[in-house]
Amino acid sequence: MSEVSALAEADISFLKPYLPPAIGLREPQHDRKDDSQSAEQPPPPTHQDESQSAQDRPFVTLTYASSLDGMISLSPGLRTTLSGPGTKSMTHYLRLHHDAILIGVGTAIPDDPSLNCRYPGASLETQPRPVIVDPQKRFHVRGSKVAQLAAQGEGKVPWLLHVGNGGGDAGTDEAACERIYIDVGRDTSAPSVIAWPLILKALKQNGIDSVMIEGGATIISTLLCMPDLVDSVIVTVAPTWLGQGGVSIAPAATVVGEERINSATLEQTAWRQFGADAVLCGRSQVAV
Ligand SMILES: NC(=O)C1=CN([C@@H]2O[C@H](COP(=O)(O)OP(=O)(O)OC[C@H]3O[C@@H](n4cnc5c(N)ncnc54)[C@H](O)[C@@H]3O)[C@@H](O)[C@H]2O)C=CC1
Ligand SMILES: Nc1nc(O)c(N)c(N[C@@H]2O[C@H](COP(=O)(O)O)[C@@H](O)[C@H]2O)n1
Repeated sequence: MSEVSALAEADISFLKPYLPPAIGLREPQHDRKDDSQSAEQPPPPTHQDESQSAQDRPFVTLTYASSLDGMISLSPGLRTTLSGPGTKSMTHYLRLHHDAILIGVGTAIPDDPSLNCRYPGASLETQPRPVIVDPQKRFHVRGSKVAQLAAQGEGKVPWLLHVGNGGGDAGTDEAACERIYIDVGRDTSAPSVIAWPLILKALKQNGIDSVMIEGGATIISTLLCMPDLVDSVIVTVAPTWLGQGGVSIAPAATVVGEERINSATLEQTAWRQFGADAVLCGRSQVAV
């Protein structure tokens, strides 16, 4: 039996205002659960404004699972399960509604994730594109789970984002992935860092209209400080503490003048319980 089950109508209604605008097009209608629970709906947050479609980037959802002490894994590189069955199903529902799932190579190497959508009714056509930010080609895609699933027709072929112009070696992994090279220019003090607007622009140019960014800590913490690049934030909070030494989500400190201020804040928030976990949805508050 699949570990992922269809969400109840009330859960779907809760998530809907935070999903990319194409919501509805991929909904498998046949296997939603009935829901007798009369969920109190939060006021629907306003959708991203119309000008979004003219933007140079996809709709961006940040999503991850956290412990009560703000940790996402027990120690660096240790795959840690935080989501329970309900929030796991929710994550797969979110995957169903995005064109791509993006993670960093710091997650891809230790987690060897599947990065496909196992929601009931998902087809190859509706699978999200797995995208791994791997500036210096550290990820060995051949033999990885994501490549195996693509070969079996249970997921799409992953895209690897690298720094450079694509010249040079054609490796042995070529059939298992597609590589997208992003030129960061020579005049940079951090030649392996790709500016996020460039990453998102590259995705958009390759036909991605919505991307679900799942981690890890470096990527989520960085993007929380770039609210104008983020449309929705969906956080699973598991009722557990991972303890010191874990990997935490911690955006860089923000100092204005000599004063410390909050680094990132959500607005238009809504909470709902999925099994033992709580789910927080919100929109990044852009400073005015
Ligand atoms: N609980 C959860 O929801 C999740 C937990 N995790 C955990 O997070 C941990 C991994 O976190 P991190 O080590 O921070 O890895 P990460 O997945 O954030 O990857 C960081 C790496 O990605 C590349 N990268 C990121 N931004 C880049 C940019 N702008 N330009 C170029 N390259 C860039 C760099 O090589 C960087 O070292 C793992 O333990 C994993 O299990 C990961 C995802 C979700
Ligand atoms: N939502 C969520 N809850 C957890 O407890 C997690 N550990 C993660 N991790 C992320 O999901 C990826 C694994 O995906 P597959 O199940 O292998 O498809 C992992 O790489 C993290 O990005 N997420």
